[in-house]
Amino acid sequence: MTPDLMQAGAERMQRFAGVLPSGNTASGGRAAGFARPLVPGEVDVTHGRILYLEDVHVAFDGFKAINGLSLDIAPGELRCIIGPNGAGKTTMMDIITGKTRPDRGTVFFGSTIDLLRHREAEIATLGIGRKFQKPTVFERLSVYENLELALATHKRVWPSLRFQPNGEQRDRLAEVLTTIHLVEHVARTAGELSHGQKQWLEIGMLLMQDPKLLLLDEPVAGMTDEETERTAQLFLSLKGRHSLMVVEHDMAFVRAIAATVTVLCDGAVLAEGTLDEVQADERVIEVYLGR
Ligand SMILES: Nc1ncnc2c1ncn2[C@@H]1O[C@H](COP(=O)(O)OP(=O)(O)OP(=O)(O)O)[C@@H](O)[C@H]1O
Repeated sequence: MTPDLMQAGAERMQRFAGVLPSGNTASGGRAAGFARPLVPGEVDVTHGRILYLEDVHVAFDGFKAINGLSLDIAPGELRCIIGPNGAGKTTMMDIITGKTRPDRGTVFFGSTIDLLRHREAEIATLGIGRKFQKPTVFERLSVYENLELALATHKRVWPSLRFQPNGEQRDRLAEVLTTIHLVEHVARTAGELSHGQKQWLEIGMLLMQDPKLLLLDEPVAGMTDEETERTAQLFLSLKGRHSLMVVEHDMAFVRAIAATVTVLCDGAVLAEGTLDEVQADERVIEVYLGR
């Protein structure tokens, strides 16, 4: 990251210093990023940010979908993004993952990786995993085979179905199965799972690729209350080791998981803080929560 970028980010952090909750660091957030030794292949988070967006703009046929968006996420942080329909949440994720090119702005992964210089397929291999709203698991394969396939695809083994995980990879698979609460369902085909279990399996498939940053779009939509609660536990168990950006409309779920909530509106950040803080913000009530 250039000194200019660092300066701009530092200034923005200062601006939010009054509203950022202390939980931001307690969650393994900003403080955890500083002074972390850099291992080859790891993302450089020595400046305390895993993701950094500065003054990003995108227009579709003249319509400004993203309009001066600036945002940063700390290593290990779990950030919730809320906002009305059309606020630009999906477009923001499309920009981070290289699906949409901004007209201008800065998008960095860690301090050194300029995401705008990478194609979508490359970004996936850099350590950014994305989960869309609908689960896209392989229905006819077992839970185990789905996870195995995710690993094989990541390792670019071809043909993937002939891939045999080594001991370390089998351990990782077992660990992920426990994390996503599917140990007892390992031999079932994905098609037999409930909606919530399919969502967990897809998250597990992303975890097999050990992403540094996970982008999750409305992960609890369509889940039962019990599944939603278990998903909250799952996400809380992931933060610290992974950074998570979760777009969600379910406020009870947001309350359960997020230390910091960012409210997007008209393609820019309208407010940022704890859920209580943003819920008390008159502008947020007017455009989103009060309706
Ligand atoms: N490819 C596109 N072409 C034209 N307009 C687009 C395109 N993608 C998004 N938009 C518009 O940009 C705005 C932001 O859309 P986006 O899907 O990012 O919002 P969102 O916050 O994710 O909304 P929702 O909560 O409904 O999913 C919307 O007005 C949308 O119609």
